[in-house]
Amino acid sequence: MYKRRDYVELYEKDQAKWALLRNVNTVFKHNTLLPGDYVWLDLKTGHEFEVPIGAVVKLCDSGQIQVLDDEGNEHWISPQNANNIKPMHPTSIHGVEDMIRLGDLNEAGILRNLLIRYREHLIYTNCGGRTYTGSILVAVNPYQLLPIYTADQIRLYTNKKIGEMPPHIFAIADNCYFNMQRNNKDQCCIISGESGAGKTESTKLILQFLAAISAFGNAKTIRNDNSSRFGKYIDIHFNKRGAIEGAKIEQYLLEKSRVCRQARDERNYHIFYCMLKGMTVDQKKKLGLGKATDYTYLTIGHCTVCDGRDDQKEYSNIRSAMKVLMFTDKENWEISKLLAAILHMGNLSYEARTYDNLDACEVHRCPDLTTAAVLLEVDLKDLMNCLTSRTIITRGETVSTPLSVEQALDVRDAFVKGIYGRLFVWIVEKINAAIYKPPSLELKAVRRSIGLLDIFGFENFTINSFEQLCINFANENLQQFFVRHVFKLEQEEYNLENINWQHIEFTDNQDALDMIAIKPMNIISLIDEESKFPKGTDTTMLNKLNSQHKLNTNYIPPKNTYETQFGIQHFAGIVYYETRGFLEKNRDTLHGDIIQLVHSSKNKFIKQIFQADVAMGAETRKRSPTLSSQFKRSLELLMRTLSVCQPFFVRCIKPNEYKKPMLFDRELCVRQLRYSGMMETIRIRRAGYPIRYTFVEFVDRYRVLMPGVKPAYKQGDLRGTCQRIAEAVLGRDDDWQMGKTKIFLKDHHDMLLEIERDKAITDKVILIQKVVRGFKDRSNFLKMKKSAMLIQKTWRGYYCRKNYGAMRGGFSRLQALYRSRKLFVTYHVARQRIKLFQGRCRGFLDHFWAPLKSKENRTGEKKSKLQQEQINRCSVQTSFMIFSRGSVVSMMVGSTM
Ligand SMILES: Nc1ncnc2c1ncn2[C@@H]1O[C@H](COP(=O)(O)OP(=O)(O)OP(=O)(O)O)[C@@H](O)[C@H]1O
Repeated sequence: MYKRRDYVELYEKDQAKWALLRNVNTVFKHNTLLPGDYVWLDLKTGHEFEVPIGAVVKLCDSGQIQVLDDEGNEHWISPQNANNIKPMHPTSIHGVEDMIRLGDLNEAGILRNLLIRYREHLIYTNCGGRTYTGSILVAVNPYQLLPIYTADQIRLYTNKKIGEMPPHIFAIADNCYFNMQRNNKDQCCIISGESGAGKTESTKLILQFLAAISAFGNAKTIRNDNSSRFGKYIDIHFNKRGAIEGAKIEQYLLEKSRVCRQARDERNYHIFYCMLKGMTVDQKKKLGLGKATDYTYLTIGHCTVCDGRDDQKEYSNIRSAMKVLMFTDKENWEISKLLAAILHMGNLSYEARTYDNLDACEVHRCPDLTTAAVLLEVDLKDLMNCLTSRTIITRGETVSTPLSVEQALDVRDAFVKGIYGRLFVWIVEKINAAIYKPPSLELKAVRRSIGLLDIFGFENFTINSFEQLCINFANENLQQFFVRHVFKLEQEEYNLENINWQHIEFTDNQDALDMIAIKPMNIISLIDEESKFPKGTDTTMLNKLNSQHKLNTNYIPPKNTYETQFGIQHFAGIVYYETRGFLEKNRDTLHGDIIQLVHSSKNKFIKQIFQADVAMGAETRKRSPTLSSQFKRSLELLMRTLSVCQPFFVRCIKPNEYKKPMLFDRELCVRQLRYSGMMETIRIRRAGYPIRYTFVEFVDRYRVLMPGVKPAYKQGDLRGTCQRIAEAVLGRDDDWQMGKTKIFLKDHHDMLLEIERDKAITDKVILIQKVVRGFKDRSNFLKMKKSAMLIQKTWRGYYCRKNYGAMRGGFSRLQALYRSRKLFVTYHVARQRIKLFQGRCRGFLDHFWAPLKSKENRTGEKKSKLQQEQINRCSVQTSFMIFSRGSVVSMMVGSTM
């Protein structure tokens, strides 16, 4: 526990830490306040979306407490109002990356967490980290370009788990991809939020190639300068190796009415303004075009420019994107011709006439009319007739009736919307043809996908029409998908698996959805029915809606019989719909005369985009599905696609209505957080078990953590084994649970298990590497040793042999020398001796023979030869006898001979 002196010291050093400790130790334990404490201040204004605001205590020694709130406003709190302030949990002081870690788990806590992060340009916040039922990321629109989307950032987030790095849209993208590969399951990313909240930007950050399509489908609205006026589901296909193979775009309900009408300060579709700014003078001359202010369709909103948007530059971007998407020059020109024709048609002026007491009208002959006819390649007279009269077939007879000015304007607008709508569909198809690769027929070719859903946000304008009903219906569907995934399925599973679980309440929009489109006699089906009914009008439709739904709590009937609007309590608030024009918009059929006109056209392109209508007979056309039923069907298909994917949710939040950076409108944010069910989401995420594995999956994945555990298919008691592993790694008392077929874990358990698994696998890998490397190195070594020995042996043999020869020669020479030397010495000694002996002998003989000789001499000269020989022999024998031990005898004998 910190003492006051410690605080002072700490305050000097680290104010943030000081505040943190003060809050923990003092406020919570003693309920006293000191300057620097963080508190929640409840202003009690009674506003629907007002929540307590964060504040820091400035002074508190004068009886009153002075606080400075998050907005920079000072407040004095008197002791009577002491209840208006409450201590703030430390986690709310500096904020947390994952909102389930918030100590103050209430709207104020969530809002402040987003606010302080937003001020630090941390626009992304997790909500529940990595979960089984899909990660949720909250993204607050920064309305400025932040340096967080660089290539380096992409690299940083690649191959990282959610929670490992700070929250980011890239983490969602990367985890979508990782999950797709690991679980071999399609993924989807549902990006939701109000108009202008940043859905399209988020989508573009995941996918960059949307530039072309967004020019035809986006426009400036009061909420968003680049509002998508259509919904899209982009499915990116990956091959077995995880490489992008292609993609497909599904579009939903383009807001066609925008082509003819825009609210104040809003624009028509960007493409018109881009075209007028970006085309060359020559091209514009060929199409008879001028500047944006010359066209009625482009000036209804009294706004032809859009701040921060360079239409000229955008036009060249669009052209290059279209080139990439394989639009030919001819096709581009044909598109421009139709767009120009639309603008010219918008400038037509009508004059009221009366023929046979019938309201009629005439189109002024003007250059716009002629140019429109030229561009559409139709006969001028046919065009005029088509725009001012209607052919009716009664009792087999064809009758032409004139149209009043209002009717004629409606016909013209319907034609123009028909052209633009079909053109848009054609462009989407063309893009799909360029980016879509049909799946290979090979059985082995598995293809996985990641879908990105960027659908129009919830809308509530001053006047809402049929389009808003469809848009809000789509949003109800998405909210139900979210609710189902995050709350219903989750809690159902806990019950089914017998998990010890405290039910969490949530707002379910199923009732509203049932009323709009699911239950019999729902609003959409009633509108549809009335649209097909020949005498049906907007009023009869409203009456039917009233009588059918007036008792439904989600339906708000008109206050009196003159009122033409009804309300629906949507999950995001009440929206009142103006019913005038509902049926016409829903029918969305073009009159036979117009189809006939298109059929007569020489312009192949317009014929192509109207192909299906021309091919249909008049009767089939009448029975063709209405807009709402088409929309409902495509939404059902979308929901079916989403339901088989593992979802990720990106909840985009719009911080202010002024499209300004660093401006955080608390009430606006609370409203968005509240209706998106963020509060309950965090609560369920915190209490729940986001990670779950079947026993088989768990044993197979984590048996590596317990030596000796066999694979799941060899286990007799899977549940027991699973429990043993979990107890050993996570501890017996931690908050994980065993269900009937699955084990339920918290996020941190999964993290721990994964880390341990990584470690164990790394150890095993190192062991295998060690053994393999040892084996490899040993065998290499042995081989090298053997080779070295062979080389050594051969070399040594060779060397020794070579040495031996030389040595032998040397030795022989030495021997010879030695021997010769020895013999020489012996010989010399012997010779000396012999010489000595000879000398002696001779001396002796001389001495001995001298008397004999003289006797001989005396006896005569006739001494026989025999006698001489005897004398010699006697001399030799004597020598022999003396030297018979020496080997040199013979030599000596020889030498003496
Ligand atoms: N991450 C971001 N970084 C910078 N600016 C952003 C970001 N997200 C949104 N914005 C800004 O907010 C504007 C509106 O965003 P965006 O068009 O994505 O809204 P939206 O939710 O798709 O709206 P709508 O439903 O009307 O199409 C963008 O034009 C851009 O200026």
